[in-house]
Amino acid sequence: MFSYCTSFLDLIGENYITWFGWKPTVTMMDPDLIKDVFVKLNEFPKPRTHPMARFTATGLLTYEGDQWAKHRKLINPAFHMEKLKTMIPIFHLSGGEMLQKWEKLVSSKELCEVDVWPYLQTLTSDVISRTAFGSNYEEGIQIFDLIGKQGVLTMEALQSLYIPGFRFLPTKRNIRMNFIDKKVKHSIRDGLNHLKVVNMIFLEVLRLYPPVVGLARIVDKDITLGDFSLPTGIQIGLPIMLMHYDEKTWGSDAKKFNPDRFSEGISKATKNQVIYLPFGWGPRICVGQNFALLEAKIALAMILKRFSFKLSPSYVHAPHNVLTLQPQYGAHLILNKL
Ligand code: HEM
Repeated sequence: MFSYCTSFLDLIGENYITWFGWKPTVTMMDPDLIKDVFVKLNEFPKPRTHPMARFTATGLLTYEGDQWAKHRKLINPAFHMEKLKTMIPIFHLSGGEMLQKWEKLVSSKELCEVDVWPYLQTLTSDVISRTAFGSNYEEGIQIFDLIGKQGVLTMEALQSLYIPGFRFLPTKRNIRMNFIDKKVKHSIRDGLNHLKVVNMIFLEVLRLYPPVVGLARIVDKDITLGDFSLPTGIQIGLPIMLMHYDEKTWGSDAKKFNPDRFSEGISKATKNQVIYLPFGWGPRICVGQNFALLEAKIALAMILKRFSFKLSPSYVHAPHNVLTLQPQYGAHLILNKL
């Protein structure tokens, strides 16, 4: 059932046993078993590798058992889409600061080569620190200002005599409230829900270059998964990246960049199997996935408004895994200010 291996790549498509971090590890790629692994096993090996791990020495990522369940319950509401939409001004502010720096670099010339990788990393940490700790909260955040004004008008309306249907009359206050409501909704919706193709592109990028290339679980009590009887202490490896390149699932163009495969959503592209895992799956699925995708959409929309760009000839395609998957020699673009 298991094949003992020395070569990783020979074993694509099989469940196999190997050694990882000096622990016996069963690596699984069978979608039915993987579902079971995610549901039945919650304990991670340490240390954790995650794009956000540098911000959280301890926290949800590192908790287990009851402590994890308690914190996950507490944190979930903070990541609901409605809540995330209120963070858009912060994403916007941080994106604007990044673009100002790019504009300074490009100002003297028409075309300019920039390694955007460090800027994108700073953007991520900036957004996290602003959303998590509220620094610079007051600066130029027009939407918060509008929401504040709307709050005052709402309070005024609540304090006045209630007359059924009054809110539909074109009074000065009602007109103002409707105007603000439309403006806030319009800004928040910033066309982001309609960026279907951009979404398909992000999904495809995360398939080919998942920042977390593999996940693992520890068997904390003897367990049977499918035909496997696994003893306590063994580690289960889930090679996300290999699964994302598996031709059995993705077809003969598995190695090609083809966002169209996601044109009808993830379930259609995966035929409802648990094989697309950039954000994990099951109870410990990434709590920040909507946050990350929204931030990326806003950043890209802002960049495209101010710059056109193409890949620089000096870019070397060398994705490498240093805890997370990264471009080894940076991401060099030729920027052109619009
Ligand atoms: C492209 C960006 C991101 C990727 C690819 C990613 C990927 C993942 C993956 C694969 C897991 C599951 C780990 C496992 O099952 O072992 C995870 C969990 C987690 N992610 Fe993300 N993540 C991203 C962004 C974020 C952001 C922006 C945040 C927070 C703002 C975040 C917070 C978390 C937390 C707290 C967990 C642990 C959830 C739990 O244990 O219940 N992630 N992430």
